[in-house]
Amino acid sequence: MDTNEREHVIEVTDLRRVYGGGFEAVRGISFSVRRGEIFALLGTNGAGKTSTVELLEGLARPAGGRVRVLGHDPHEERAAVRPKVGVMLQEGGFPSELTVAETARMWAGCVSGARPEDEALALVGLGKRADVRVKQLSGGERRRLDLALALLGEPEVLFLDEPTTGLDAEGRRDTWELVRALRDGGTTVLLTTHYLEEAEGLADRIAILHEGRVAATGTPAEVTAAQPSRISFRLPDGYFLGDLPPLGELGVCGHEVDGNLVRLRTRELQRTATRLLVWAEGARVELHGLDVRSASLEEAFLGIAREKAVAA
Ligand SMILES: Nc1ncnc2c1ncn2[C@@H]1O[C@H](COP(=O)(O)OP(=O)(O)OP(=O)(O)O)[C@@H](O)[C@H]1O
Repeated sequence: MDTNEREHVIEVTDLRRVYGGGFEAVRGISFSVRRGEIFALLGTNGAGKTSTVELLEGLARPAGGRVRVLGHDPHEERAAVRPKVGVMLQEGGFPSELTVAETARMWAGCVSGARPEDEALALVGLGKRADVRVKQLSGGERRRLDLALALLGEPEVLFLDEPTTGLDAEGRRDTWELVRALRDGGTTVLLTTHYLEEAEGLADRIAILHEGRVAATGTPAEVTAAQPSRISFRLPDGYFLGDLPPLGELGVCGHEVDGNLVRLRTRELQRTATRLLVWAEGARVELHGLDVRSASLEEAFLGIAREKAVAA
């Protein structure tokens, strides 16, 4: 194994997936995930997240490009990869008549070197539900059982497809804490999510997918930094946008006016805010409801979806 493979536990290069009928769901995706990193794939519905993760899990053969997990092709060299990987599919299908403990025991039978079932159940907070039949679990509890099963083999790499969908706020936070603890213990985690706050708070790096391509990637801070910050305020009656210093001088890259409400976009937040406030002070103008904020991941996400829709 060379240095690059040690560093990058998952490597995806120009990956393609085509479904029957010729629909290209994954259109040349590239990214890599380092050991001990949490990497999130974000995207609108149908962006290609699940299609990509399934290729990483070795469940299908790519139509083009290359996937390596721990240095192996997960489809062709399944036997080498599978024991080191934990998978939580978007919809786990368990026999619903079995209890939680029986399900975990059955699953552990398929995993070499499995950790004790009660330990895996305790990790996800299902220790007290061991004797309950799977069909009686809530949707959120089933997701947690899915996660417990993925953890049975003490995997080096964990694939989590929408791990917190259906969980309440507390369950979601508990899952985040568990995923962080696993990462801190050296596990590499690749997850998909619809929740931007999940990606922002949990992931070390993200890739935003759009229509089968990577539209943006980096740390959440890097992805949001590429989006303009926003300043909004109301001008007093009798004042108009033209009374401000020229917008170019303020470093403004876009603006909207709605009555006396002014919204400015800038890539130089400090410069724009400072010049605006200096002007307001000098002109003795009060900027009502002044709101100054950096872009959030949500804005970056919506911005990408909008940009691509316009470009299409
Ligand atoms: N078995 C299939 N046959 C044909 N098309 C499929 C199949 N599975 C998925 N697709 C299509 O591929 C595209 C990507 O789907 P995918 O499930 O990977 O997206 P996703 O980003 O995971 O979406 P979501 O957030 O809704 O789960 C979609 O347009 C979907 O309709």
